[in-house]
Formats: sequence, structure tokens, C-alpha cells
Amino acid sequence: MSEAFNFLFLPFWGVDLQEMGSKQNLFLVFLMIVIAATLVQGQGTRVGFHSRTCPRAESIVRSTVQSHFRSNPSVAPALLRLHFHDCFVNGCDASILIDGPNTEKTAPPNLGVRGYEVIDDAKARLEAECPGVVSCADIIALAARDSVVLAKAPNWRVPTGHRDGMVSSASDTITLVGFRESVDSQKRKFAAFGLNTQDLVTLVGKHISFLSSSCYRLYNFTTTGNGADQSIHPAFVPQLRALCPQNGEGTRRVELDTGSVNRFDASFFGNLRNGRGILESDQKLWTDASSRTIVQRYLGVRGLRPLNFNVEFGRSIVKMSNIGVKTGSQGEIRRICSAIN
Ligand code: HEM
Ligand SMILES: [Ca+2]
Repeated sequence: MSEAFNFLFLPFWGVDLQEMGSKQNLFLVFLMIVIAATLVQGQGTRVGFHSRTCPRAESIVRSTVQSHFRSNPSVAPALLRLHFHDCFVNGCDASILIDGPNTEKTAPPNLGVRGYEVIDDAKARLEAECPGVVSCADIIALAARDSVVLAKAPNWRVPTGHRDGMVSSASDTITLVGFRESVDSQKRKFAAFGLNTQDLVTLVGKHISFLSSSCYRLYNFTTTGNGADQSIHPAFVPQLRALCPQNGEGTRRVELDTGSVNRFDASFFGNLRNGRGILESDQKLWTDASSRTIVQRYLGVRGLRPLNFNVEFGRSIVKMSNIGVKTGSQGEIRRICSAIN
């Protein structure tokens, strides 16, 4: 072992491990591991990355999110979704924030994404406090956590130290998942980013949807029965149709609270079991055996190992927030979030 490391020590300190006792050898090997771990950590994201360079970074983001939330609580779900839509296109690098023709922001899957003004506001406050230190990608990740916490959910520790990307192209958004996609395709797209079926089911578990994006499931969806998507519970169909009349105004946005828009719990999974999932892609998670098992574990079905939604959500989102991280000399720290420096 010591011989293997000898070449590393010689150039630095002229130390020949052969000439030293085994205790010192062990100490040197330990020292090397510590140095290597520090170097590796410096290259990645970590909790508290800004604790020395901008100690108030996290509290500035938190108070910004809080002040927007007070005047408009719907920024909370918007910021969570913004984080997802950023991470799934070129990694969590704030590429979604760039303004301009044919940027990600302009692509159809991102048209309903909101909350940009909160990120811009936090960035302005951070630049005033410690210019050029906190990336827009870090702000998105922190704001997503803070907004979930405002919805009375558990906290998680956000790894920071992301750098901002320098590319934003509408055509790259094909890696996002559409709300009509099959479970296989949803799984494939998540797996491409190292996220498994449990991460998929868990992360959509805080899905809030507006009926306007699902009205198509209610009329002429099939030629059999009531014409509605068969995966919707038949007793639920008239309720939904009342909110979404055929040939009614297509732009109507009815926020559908089938349980807990403002609470953070597992009621979403009960909705899937009862055929009350609003998005087609969500309801499909009940038809696939492997995703259904995970839904059932959240519901505490007997005979299955239970899962705690609050614990797992934090775990999965930290995995998500490390997708395609840019660190070290990659990317940049943007001065304003909507434009590359
Ligand atoms: C299978 C992948 C996903 C699909 C197909 C999908 C689809 C959608 C759609 C279509 C909407 C808009 C609903 C509407 O306005 O009517 C939406 C909203 C939302 N999504 Fe997803 N989503 C997915 C994954 C995720 C993930 C992973 C998260 C969280 C990390 C998330 C969080 C949200 C939130 C919080 C909203 C509400 C946003 C707001 O109020 O502005 N989604 N999603
Ligand atoms: Ca991105």
C-alpha cells in the first residue's frame, strides 16, 4: 500500500514511505484521503457552500420568498415547479431563466411556468449584499425548498455551489415530461437523470393542477361509456364536467383542490387510488404495477413496507437538485438571472 502512494508524496515533501514506520504510513494515507475528499467536495455542491462567502445568502432567499408568498401564496407551487423544469433541461443551472428568442422559457412545456420575478428579486438583494457570489441556480434550489416549507412541509438541507449555465435553447426542452406521456416514458426520462420510479412517484406527489389543462379528459376521450377517460372515477366525472363545461371557455383555470393544495401530505396518492388524479400522467401511475406499489406504500397498504412522504420527498428532491451540476470553472455566476453575463 505505501509503495503505491510513494510517488505522490515524493514530489511534495521528499518523503519516502519505505523509510518510515507503519504508523506514520497509516497517518499519511489518512491525510491523503482527507485531502482528496476536500478536493472532491470543493468540486461538487454541498450544504452551506456560501456560509463564509455570503453568510446571509440563505436567509435573504428565504425572506424574499416569504414576502412574495404573503401577497400571493400561489408562488409556492410555482417555484417548486420552476426548479423541476430547470433541472430537467441541461441540469440545475438556471438555463430556464434566460430571456430571448428561442430560449427554454419560450418553449411550449415552459409556458405555464411562473415565479421568475421572485428569483430576480432575490438575486438583486444578494448582489447588493455579496456581488458575484450566489448563482441563480442556487437561488432556484433554495427558493423551491423555502416555498415547500411555507406550505407547512418539512425542511431539507439544500446543497449549494451550482454555477449558472451559458446555454438556453427551446429545442432542449424535449427532456421534460409531457402530461400525456405513458408511465414507461415518464420512467425513462427520469432514469436518464439518475432518478428511479420511487423518485418519480414521490416528486409528482406534490402536484397541483388546474383543471383547464385536463378538460380534454372529460369529453370524447373514448368512444365507450361516458366518453371520459376511463381512469377517472365515474362519480367524479360530473363534478369535473360542472367545472369544465364542454365548449366552455378554454382558458378557465380552476385550481382543483381534491385534498390539500395548501397542506403537504400524502392525500395526492389517495386521489390516484380513487381515480381522482387530475393530470393524465399522474393517474397513469396507478395503472403501472411498479409505480402503483410505491403509491400503495405511501398509503400504508398492509403487507408493503411503508414509505414516509415527507422524508422521501426531501431525499428525492436533493437527488434532483444535483442533476448535471456545473461547478468549479464550469459556467458562471450571472449578474442578473435573465441574461448570460
Ligand atoms: C412526470 C412528470 C411531470 C409532468 C408530466 C408534469 C406536468 C405538469 C403540468 C401539466 C402542470 C400544470 C398544471 C396546470 O397548470 O394545469 C404541472 C404543475 C405543477 N408541477 Fe408538474 N409535472 C411533472 C413533474 C413534476 C415534478 C417532478 C414536480 C416537483 C418537483 C412538479 C411540480 C409541479 C407543481 C408544484 C405544479 C403547480 C405549479 C403552479 O401552480 O404554477 N411536477 N405539472
Ligand atoms: Ca437547466
